[in-house]
Amino acid sequence: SYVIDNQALVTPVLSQMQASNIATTITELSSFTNRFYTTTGGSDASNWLKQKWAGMATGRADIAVTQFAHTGYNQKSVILTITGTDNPSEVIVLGGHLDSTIGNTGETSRAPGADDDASGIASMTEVLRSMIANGYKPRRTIKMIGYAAEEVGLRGSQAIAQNFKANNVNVVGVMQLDMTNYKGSANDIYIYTDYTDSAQNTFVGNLITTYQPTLTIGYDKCGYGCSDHASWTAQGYYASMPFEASFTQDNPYIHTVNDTFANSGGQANHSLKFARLAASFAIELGSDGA
Ligand SMILES: N[C@H](Cc1ccc(I)cc1)C(=O)NO
Ligand SMILES: [Zn+2]
Ligand SMILES: [Zn+2]
Repeated sequence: SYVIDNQALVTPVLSQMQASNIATTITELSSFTNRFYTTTGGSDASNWLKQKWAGMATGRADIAVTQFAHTGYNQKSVILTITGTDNPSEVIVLGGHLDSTIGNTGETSRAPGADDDASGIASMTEVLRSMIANGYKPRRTIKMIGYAAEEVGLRGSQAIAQNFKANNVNVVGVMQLDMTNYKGSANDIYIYTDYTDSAQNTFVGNLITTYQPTLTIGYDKCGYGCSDHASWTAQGYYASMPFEASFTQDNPYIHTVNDTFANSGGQANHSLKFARLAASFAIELGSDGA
């Protein structure tokens, strides 16, 4: 339910999360020449993330990391699963996309994609690290997904959301993290209201006011399916997308060689807000029994 009643489990995980760890992951991911869905870098980045997450999960028998192969291109999506203790059939999804682009992206094209979307992957990774450090075990299942091929039409998330629907996976909530580190606007977190679920968006706002009360909230619309949340909504699942800025003030460097960590401020303080929001979302929902 959307009742916020797991403070004892959420607060310690949030307090341990650090911007410096998010910065490290953004730097690592944006150091691949590019992460385009058809290049060597795109495949290498997928394999790198699988190994990173698997290494972090060492010793946790309830955590598995797999790759989801897509037809027509080599880049695989990465799926980390924390199997729930006593309510595992109900699933929470945190997502971000692995790929990067500068438009027509070839093998040697430089597409760092630091904000779009290394920042989202890095935010999720810090959620994982802190959950493990705190020995947090969810009752429901939590999945963290690095989608392939978002930039070319939400293709990775579309395939995964369709697969989950076809297999009747009971996903109770999805949060998309795409572009979390460029503070382009006055408010801290912008909740996007199109191609998302309004009741879940209200819950997301309440999570921010409860766990990060100093942050301010804005609302906006993309006007189209602007990231992977739209793939889940299309399948009838509840999705939300908290975003870095208002629609007209998003990171102007995206999809260029200049989407660098330095051009996002050289620190990950903005991303930390989204990482903490994602952690509170996953733990509040993940700690509910059947
Ligand atoms: N289309 C999105 C970028 C994007 C998403 C939301 C907003 I507001 C502005 C821009 C993209 O490139 N995702 O990878
Ligand atoms: Zn993009
Ligand atoms: Zn993106």
